[in-house]
Amino acid sequence: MVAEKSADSQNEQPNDILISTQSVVKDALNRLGYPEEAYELMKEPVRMITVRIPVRMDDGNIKVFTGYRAQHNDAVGPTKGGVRFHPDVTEKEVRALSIWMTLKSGIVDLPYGGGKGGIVCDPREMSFRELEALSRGYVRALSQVVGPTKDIPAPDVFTNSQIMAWMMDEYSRIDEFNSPGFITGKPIVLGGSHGRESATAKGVTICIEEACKKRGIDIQGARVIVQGFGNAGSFLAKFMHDMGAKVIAISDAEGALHDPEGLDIDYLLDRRDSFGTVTNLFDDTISNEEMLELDTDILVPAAIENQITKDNAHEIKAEIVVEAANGPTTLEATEILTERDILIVPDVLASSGGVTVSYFEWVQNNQGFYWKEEEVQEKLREVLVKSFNNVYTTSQNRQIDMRLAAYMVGVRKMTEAARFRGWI
Ligand SMILES: NC(=O)C1=CN([C@@H]2O[C@H](COP(=O)(O)OP(=O)(O)OC[C@H]3O[C@@H](n4cnc5c(N)ncnc54)[C@H](O)[C@@H]3O)[C@@H](O)[C@H]2O)C=CC1
Ligand SMILES: O=C(O)CCC(=O)C(=O)O
Repeated sequence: MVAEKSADSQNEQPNDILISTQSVVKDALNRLGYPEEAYELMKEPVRMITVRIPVRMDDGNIKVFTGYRAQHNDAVGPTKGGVRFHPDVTEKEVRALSIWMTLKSGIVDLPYGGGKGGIVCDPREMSFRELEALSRGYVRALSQVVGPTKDIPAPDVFTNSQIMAWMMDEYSRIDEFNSPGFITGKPIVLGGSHGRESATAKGVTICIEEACKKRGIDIQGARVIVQGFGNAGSFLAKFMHDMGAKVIAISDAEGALHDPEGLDIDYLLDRRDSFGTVTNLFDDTISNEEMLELDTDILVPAAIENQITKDNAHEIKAEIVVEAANGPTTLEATEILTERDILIVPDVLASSGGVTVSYFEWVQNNQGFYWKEEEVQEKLREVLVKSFNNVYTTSQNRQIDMRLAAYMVGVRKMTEAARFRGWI
């Protein structure tokens, strides 16, 4: 008799991020000696919500958008994670992204579980008014299940502080209470934190510094490639440039720019649009695929998933790959890069600066007392240096790659919390 496929494997794709996340979670829990029940609880979000959001478009027609919110696990505390607006958003992707948020909060030791949301839309083709209506509609549709002590959204791909402001305003109206702690990544005047906008890139920078120390690379003069020139990628390119590194290539969804002598990052920052696109202003571009294979010391994927796969992993020349994006390297590629002695600093560690400063923002909102930029930066550095070294030491002691080590560190807090609650 032929065995029936499981619900998961029916939809399995070669680079399926949910399946690969589940397999590393399972491995991590096994190595820590947790029972099968822990995996059963961890492998999927405890709550997955699909909403339909009608929006009157500028041409007078109504368009109905699909949105998702995954609440992975609330054993530790409220769920937390960004909302992305992108045409390729899928339910499965949001489920995987919510698991990664639980791992990130575990790694940097925040009192949260993971959450993630997304709306299938292309904000690059929508007006300001349409985007506002969509953002408010998403909050109305979810208002019963989100909130400052339940599930706290934040920015992600193609969402920003303006969208967070509309969402916060909508939630506050429904709640009849000014609720800045409902969402993070807000403008400073609405209770946003200093340092949140650049926090993801700052966390990545700290991870690069620590990884360079381990590999004996001097950042001064080191060659860096950054894929993606949005929130994470553009600040990162700027920080690397200001530290004396040579940013030899950057890219966006349209293509890539390359100059072996180093790009003029300040000029590119000045010219990019609000969606992180700048390469369309130049004739002399290369493709994202070509860029990833260029000779470099440090490669930072800071755009989307599945960029380094088994098909190009053998061609990657970097000595260190630091994942600012969520899920840019497949598991097969992770194995190939590790065999080639390329150090991969995984997404769940490298990109955790964003949620760390989001937590600081939420703490400031709850206490109603706000910190100076230096205080935020100091606390962020302390958290990231400690977390990097915790994961690195685990990987060295157990002779495993940093992704599996990060998962081992990340799953522990949620699993212990679920045990104390009597859930497993
Ligand atoms: N914004 C944040 O606080 C955090 C973001 N991340 C992750 O970082 C990555 C980037 O997010 P953000 O910078 O916030 O988004 P963003 O919307 O600000 O920028 C996205 C960038 O990626 C580029 N891009 C889009 N599709 C692409 C493609 N097919 N090929 C190459 N480039 C492409 C865009 O042109 C843009 O430059 C995502 O994986 C996100 O989940 C992770 C942690 C926190
Ligand atoms: O700032 C946050 O709460 C979450 C950021 C996020 O979505 C991520 O780290 O992927």
